[in-house]
Amino acid sequence: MSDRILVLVRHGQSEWNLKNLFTGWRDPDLTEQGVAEAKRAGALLKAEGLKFDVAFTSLLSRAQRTLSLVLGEMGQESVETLASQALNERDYGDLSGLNKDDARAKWGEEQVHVWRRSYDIPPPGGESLRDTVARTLPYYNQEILPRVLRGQTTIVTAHGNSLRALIMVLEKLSPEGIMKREVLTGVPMVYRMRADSTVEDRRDLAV
Ligand SMILES: O=C(O)[C@@H](CO)OP(=O)(O)O
Repeated sequence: MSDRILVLVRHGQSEWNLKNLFTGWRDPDLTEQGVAEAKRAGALLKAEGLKFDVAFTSLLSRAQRTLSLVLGEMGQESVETLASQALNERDYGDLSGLNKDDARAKWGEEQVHVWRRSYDIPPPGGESLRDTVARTLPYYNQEILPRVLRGQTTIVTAHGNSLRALIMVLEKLSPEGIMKREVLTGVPMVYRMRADSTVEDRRDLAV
């Protein structure tokens, strides 16, 4: 019986994470710390002895660069890689580029929290988590899951909210459950899947 392994990794710290700006579909690069986080993720995955058959990422630089740093660290640069907009960060709409503290001062703590973490209330002009699930889930079902179920060891490098969308589905979390779930930069989440596509277990790799 072959293993069915799916690894999810959020990109390392970006310039805009550091500056505390809403990012969404904007395309800042990794910081030096972000580069170190991505390399550390690669080292942790290498220590697990994982050998990837396929990699998925978004169209945004911070996720793509994280993937190449992870694979570089593992000596697996030539892994087949597929990039899709379906894995992009949740679109933050009119909030993109604004400072999160300035937004709290303007609209209030509560409203900003609702925009950031509610399931179905979108920020102005942007996507809710539900909207994000609606575009990531078909891609997961059509492109990612079949590879995992065929026994291909798979890595996905993406974003806080596009990964929360996948985690919600994988772990069968309720809208309340996913609200409280934060995804840390550069911490690989290793899922072992059953043949029926449910999750057998998850381990987070951290030092
Ligand atoms: O700015 C963003 O795009 C995201 C991820 O960094 O922020 P938040 O934590 O508000 O979901």
